[in-house]
This record gives sequence, structure tokens and C-alpha cells, in this order.
Amino acid sequence: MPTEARATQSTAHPPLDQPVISLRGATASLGSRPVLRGIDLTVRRGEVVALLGANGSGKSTAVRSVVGQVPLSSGELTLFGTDLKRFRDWSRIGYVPQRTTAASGVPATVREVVSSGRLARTRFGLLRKADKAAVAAALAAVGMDAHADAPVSALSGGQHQRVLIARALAVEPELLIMDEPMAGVDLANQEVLADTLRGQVAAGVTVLLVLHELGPLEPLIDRAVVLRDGCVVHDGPPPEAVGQHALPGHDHVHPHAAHDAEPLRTGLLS
Ligand SMILES: Nc1ncnc2c1ncn2[C@@H]1O[C@H](COP(=O)(O)OP(=O)(O)OP(=O)(O)O)[C@@H](O)[C@H]1O
Repeated sequence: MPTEARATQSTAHPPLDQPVISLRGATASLGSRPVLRGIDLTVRRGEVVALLGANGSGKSTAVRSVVGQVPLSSGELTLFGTDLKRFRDWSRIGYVPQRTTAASGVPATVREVVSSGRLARTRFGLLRKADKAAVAAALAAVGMDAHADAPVSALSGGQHQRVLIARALAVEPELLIMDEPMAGVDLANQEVLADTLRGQVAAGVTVLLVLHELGPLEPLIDRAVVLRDGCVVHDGPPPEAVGQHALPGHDHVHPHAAHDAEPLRTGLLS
């Protein structure tokens, strides 16, 4: 890497109060449809932020723009203090896309898919001892170590999801971005993943999650950003409601409303 380029990366150890993600006035369109309509999103070091909102509100598009997969039409994005255009340090970020299949027609094993997450950390794609240990730890963290040599094509949907999470963990990222990580994962494994995430957070990892319901992750969430129709309508404490009440689209009826009073509907998540 030329010295000049390295100098741009000298923000590798920015001040602790510098946001890990800073999105300012972001707009983005998919086809001709404006999907992000001027959103601000800040995630600070060590924070766990949940991005909530109804179907189609722009959550996935927002995280896909953060990882450079959807170009912004306007606005600013910095990662670890570096403008996206100059950001090259992708090995600091683990990304779990919205539920996709890890099987691509290539007969890869679970271990191979998880190892692919580690490639950004290797020289010439060669896995050393530390890389193999990170892959093994990631497989164990999602409870898929017993399936390491299974072809991914033989997995259930929830197991696929856990493999994709392991692939992101194998990076040993400073920032984990996960788009609906619990989708299709049964309750027992959601608890396993919540424990894994708790360990990551305790180790100082910063987390941005797209969620439909807070579920077992609720105690971990520091802040919720709620999108509606491509705009931020709430940025603050996560909604306290649980279960059905945490579902996007649920109009929260205030529990203390008098019987004859009109229910107070925050509509926070609709
Ligand atoms: N390739 C595309 N071309 C045009 N519009 C798209 C495309 N992909 C998504 N959209 C639209 O953009 C809007 C935002 O989609 P996005 O996936 O970001 O929403 P979301 O909040 O993540 O929704 P969900 O909760 O259903 O995953 C939706 O109305 C969707 O129909």
C-alpha cells in the first residue's frame, strides 16, 4: 500500500468518542424509487444499536449503504472516521446480509463458507493457525461445530443463517452489522446467538442490527433507531414493549390510558 494511502488509514485508532458509523443526510434510490430520504445514523464505539421499522421502511437499504452495497445519492458516510470512498479496512467489519442462502451451487462445506469470512485477514488467502482457530471459535459460537464438514446445501434455513453469522464472527470484527440475524432461527438457537452476541459486546465489539422484534436480544440493545418510509422517526431508548408489542406495525397502546380515554398510540414502530 502506498504511504499516502496508508496515511489515510491512519485513523485505525481514532479517538474513542469518534463514531464507528456516521451517516448524515443519506438519500438513496432503488430503481426510480427513493428509499432513504435523508437519514442520520450514528453508532458509537461499543454501542449496540437496533434499526427497527415496518416492512419496506428502508432498514436493509440503510445497512447495505453502510457497507457500500447501495450507493448514496447524497449525504455523507464515514466508517471508523474515514469517508467511505477512502475506506479500505473491511476486515474490521463483519456483515451478515438479510437472510440469503450460503449455498451458491458450489458444493462448499460449512467450514469453507465460514473460512471465506476470514480471507480478508489472510495474506494470499492462506489460512494460518490463528485463522483456523478463529474459524473454529466462530463455528462453536453458533453451535455449528458438529456440522463443519457438512455441505451447506444440506442445511436447514436456520442453520444457514447461523453459518452466515459464523462467517461474520470469523473476521473477529470490531463492528458487526447484522440484517435480521434471528430470521428463521428457532428459539433455542436464538438464545445461543444472543449469548454469542453478549460475549462480542462484552469484548467491546460495536453492533448494528436490523430487527423485526427485539426478542432475546432486548437486554443488549442500547439504542433503537426507527425508520418509517425512509426517514428516522425515533432515535433513542429501545421500545420497552416485548413480544407482539415489539413488532413493527404494532401501534403501542399506553397501558395507563384511562378506560374511556382515546388510546394513546405512539405508532413508534408502524
Ligand atoms: N431492487 C429494488 N428496486 C426497487 N425497489 C426496491 C428494490 N429493493 C427494495 N426495494 C424497495 O425499497 C423499499 C425498502 O426496502 P428495504 O429492503 O430497505 O426495506 P426493509 O425496511 O429492510 O424491509 P423488510 O423489513 O421487509 O426487510 C421497499 O419498498 C422495497 O420494495
